[in-house]
Amino acid sequence: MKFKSPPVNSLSLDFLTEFCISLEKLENDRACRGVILTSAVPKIFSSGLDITEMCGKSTEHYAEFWRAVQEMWLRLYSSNMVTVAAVNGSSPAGGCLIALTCDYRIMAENPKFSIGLNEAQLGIVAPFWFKDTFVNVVGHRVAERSLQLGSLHSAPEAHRIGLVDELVPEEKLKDRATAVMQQWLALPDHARQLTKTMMRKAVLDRLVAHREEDVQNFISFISKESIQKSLRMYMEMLKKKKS
Ligand SMILES: CC/C=C\C/C=C\C/C=C\CC/C=C/CC(=O)SCCNC(=O)CCNC(=O)[C@H](O)C(C)(C)COP(=O)(O)OP(=O)(O)OC[C@H]1O[C@@H](n2cnc3c(N)ncnc32)[C@H](O)[C@@H]1OP(=O)(O)O
Repeated sequence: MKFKSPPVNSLSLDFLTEFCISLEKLENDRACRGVILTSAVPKIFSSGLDITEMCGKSTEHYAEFWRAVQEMWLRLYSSNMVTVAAVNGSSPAGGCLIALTCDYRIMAENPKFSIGLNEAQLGIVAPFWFKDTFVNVVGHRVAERSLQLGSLHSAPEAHRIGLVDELVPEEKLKDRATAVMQQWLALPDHARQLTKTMMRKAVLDRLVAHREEDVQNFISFISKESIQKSLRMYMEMLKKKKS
């Protein structure tokens, strides 16, 4: 599955809706046992959640948007398919979450590409299920430091801390992702799927049990004037960076 939402593959409500529909189609296709996620946009895997969806909108919109973010994560983290992220560009915040949610991550070894949960840098907080997914990949200590600092890690650093499983030259990313997929698909599906469920169930169940509470937390947090101001300033900073 190739993300193609220029300029930076931001995770808008439309993007998330289409992503879930595509994933569901593949999930229901008995001939499809695995999916490789990558980007058709040069140098960017995904810029994370679309900040404009979280700025100056109604409470109803925030609820709809957040439910779509939850849905994307629940579907991908619980997928029966083998999921491989071929990270061919930068991947902050929600983009990093997508990669973390897969079974295996391969990143292009370009030191200019960065990845991480940088929410703290925007003055916002990664929700508990972003944090849980991160902890399950890199461990508690690395996750705690990285989350508090809102670190964006260069590709070599991301590999060193275990955020990505391997680095390959950009031109070899597709072939390597295909080889990894074949390796994972060589196992019987039922054994792999049951093992995946066993490893992820507690974290999935936690969001399922607190889904509506999480939506309300998001709304009250994002609606605060101080948070709205931080997001506006961050967007302005992104725009100024260009000029
Ligand atoms: C106690 C707490 C209790 C409860 C908490 C409850 C809930 C939690 C609450 C909130 C959590 C919300 C979680 C959010 C997670 C996220 O994903 S936030 C998004 C974070 N993303 C980023 O920080 C990335 C920002 N972008 C960049 O760094 C760069 O754009 C990037 C490196 C991706 C690409 O750089 P470059 O190629 O130079 O492109 P530009 O910077 O020029 O960007 C091109 C245009 O795209 C616009 N843009 C970039 N990123 C976004 C984005 N994420 N959303 C919307 N728009 C984006 C950028 O402004 C440019 O627009 P322009 O062309 O100027 O119009």
